[in-house]
Amino acid sequence: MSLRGSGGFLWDVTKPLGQGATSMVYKGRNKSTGEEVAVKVFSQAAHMRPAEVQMREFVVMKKLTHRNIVPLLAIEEEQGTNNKVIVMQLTEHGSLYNMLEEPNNAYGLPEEEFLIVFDHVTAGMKYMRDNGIVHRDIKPGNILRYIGEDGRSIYKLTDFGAAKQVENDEEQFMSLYGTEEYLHPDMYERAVLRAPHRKQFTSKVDLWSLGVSFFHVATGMLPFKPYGGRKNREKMFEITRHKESGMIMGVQHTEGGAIEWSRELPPTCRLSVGVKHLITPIFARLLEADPHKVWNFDELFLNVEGIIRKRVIHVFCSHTWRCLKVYIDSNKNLTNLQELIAEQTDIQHSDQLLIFDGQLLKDCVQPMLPIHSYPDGITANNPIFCYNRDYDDTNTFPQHFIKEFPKFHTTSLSEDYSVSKQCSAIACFIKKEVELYCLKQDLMRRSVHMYINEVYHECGHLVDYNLFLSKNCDTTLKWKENFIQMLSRELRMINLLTDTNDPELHSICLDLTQFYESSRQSTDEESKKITELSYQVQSLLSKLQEDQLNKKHTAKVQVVVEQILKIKQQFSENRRKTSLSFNDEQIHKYENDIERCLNKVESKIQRLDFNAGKPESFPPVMRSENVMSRSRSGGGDGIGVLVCAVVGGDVGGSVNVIVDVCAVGGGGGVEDDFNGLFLVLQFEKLGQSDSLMSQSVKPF
Ligand SMILES: Nc1ncnc2c1ncn2[C@@H]1O[C@H](COP(=O)(O)OP(=O)(O)OP(=O)(O)O)[C@@H](O)[C@H]1O
Repeated sequence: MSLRGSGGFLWDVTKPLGQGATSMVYKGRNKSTGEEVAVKVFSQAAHMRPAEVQMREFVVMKKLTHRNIVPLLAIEEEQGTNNKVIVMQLTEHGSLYNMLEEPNNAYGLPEEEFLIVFDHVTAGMKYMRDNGIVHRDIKPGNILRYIGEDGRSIYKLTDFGAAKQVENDEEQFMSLYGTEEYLHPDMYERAVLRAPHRKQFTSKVDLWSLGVSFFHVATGMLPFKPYGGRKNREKMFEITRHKESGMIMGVQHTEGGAIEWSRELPPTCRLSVGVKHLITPIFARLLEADPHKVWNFDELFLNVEGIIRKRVIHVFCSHTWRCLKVYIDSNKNLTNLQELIAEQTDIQHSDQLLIFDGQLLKDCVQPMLPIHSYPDGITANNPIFCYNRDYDDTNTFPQHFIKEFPKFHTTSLSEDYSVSKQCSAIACFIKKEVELYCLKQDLMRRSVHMYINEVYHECGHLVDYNLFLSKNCDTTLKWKENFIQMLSRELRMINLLTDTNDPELHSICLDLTQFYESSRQSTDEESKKITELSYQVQSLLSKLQEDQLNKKHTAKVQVVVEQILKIKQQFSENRRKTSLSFNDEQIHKYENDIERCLNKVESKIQRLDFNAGKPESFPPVMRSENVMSRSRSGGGDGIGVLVCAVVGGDVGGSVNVIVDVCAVGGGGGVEDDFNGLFLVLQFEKLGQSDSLMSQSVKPF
């Protein structure tokens, strides 16, 4: 420990919290209260700056007091040097940059955390703007994470060394600040390319930096990347300056190669479709170099507030096997929710069957009441289940985007570290995919349960109705029988009286007798069908049992991922050494066998066989076409058709079950009700399997 101090504070210079271009930041303590603080000590180069530039950071920090801005505690003089130091609140959880360096966040922060960043950083920016301050060095490294008393993150802006007081958004300035990757193209041109133009800048340069920073936090990557990175400056400028409006990504993958443009977030981004839908237009308007098209601050604040105020409704869509997050204003109602579900699923409002906690959603919420009155219990693990009444046989299972592990070439210790870092990121990504897969598997099972319960419930109604109809039919049949007998007697009488054996009368008599017989038969058959159906439903319900294996798969993947992270940690330490001892080198080589671990992860993924969900890879399912067509033409209270997918199953390879349920409720008249009720249940048991496709299907 090596202590330095000022009048009121002490700090240990052996353990810096962070380092910037102009300073080192250390953990320290208040000498009288013992309170932990962060102390920013400026480098020699920083002291060479003009006095008013050095003072600017102090002046700005003194002025700002906001929950999303790191608070200034004191400005002190270091004993011995008399250099000024800044004493700030300690935010021990690092910067957003540090978070993005963690393998777990290599493809962006989790959605909930991203939205907190979005909210807090914008709130900090709004406060600064209200106080006439431009930051001019917005980047993840200058956004610190503090953990509040409730355990939730609070993000705070820091580093006001480049900040400037302005009168309004349009006030122009010429001084250059910022960090290359996050710089507005005009500033980049002057500061990095040293182009001799005399363009003026406005506070809107912060909007561009904010756009790049948010993109980085959402995806783990920078939006604009020339081949070769930072060094390829001309290309970087070309990408940002000449990109089309609306493009939010431009990457050059090969030397001198074409730029791959995109208006969408990359496929590795783990944010939900719901939130992507909302933030992509914001990125497009922030990453805009044309001053006439870029947003102003008010538009940004309004849009971000609009997103943050929304409520998230979790929905599981069984026929596409997707967990949806529907962002909706809490004053909207069920109809609006269904419209938003339709946008994400292509299941039309009228075809949606929504079930929550085993009940039809419309029965457990007031359809006309606003969303904020909905139960809090709608979560990712307990979502609303959405079924398609008009199942049209076109399953669109989501594709899983998994990068390949890079290979080790062992050219240098730092190269090895870089490869192990990429491998760790991919392994963590796979772990999340496995967790999501297990959640979906569980939801699928529950979805089938609920659907069958619903069908069972409907069947119950229909059975009751059937009984009621049977009774009515019996009465009607008796009437009919009497009527026919009466009619026959009448006919005989007429025959006797007229003494003519009229063939027309004979034929009427016969028709009536046949009608009577066939009516009786069809009633008996339908009653039998309904009884069989009840048995089938009951046997299906008893066979669908909870699978506790999911936890096992996640734990297995977790172990392998931890091994990979440990190796990465070791390689990170090796990288800092100039050379390795003989023993360390042997261990390094052995650890290079990280591929062993990678193979394990890969084989687990193959066993999960994400793409087995694609429609063509499902074994053929038994289907009664006439039932399906009748369901579609059926009447109002039909309960739709569901053909659903994998339920249960050990990834290690015991049993996967495919359930195909087609249930159809009846529509209009008596005949429809009898004939339109059908349930086709099919279980296919697959033996030990790595792939659904590779197995022969044994009928259950
Ligand atoms: N209050 C704090 N608590 C904990 N760590 C901090 C604090 N302030 C700064 N740090 C750490 O120190 C690093 C450098 O701080 P800062 O960005 O203020 O320095 P700088 O020299 O102005 O950097 P830059 O290169 O951005 O100009 C931050 O990225 C962060 O990791």
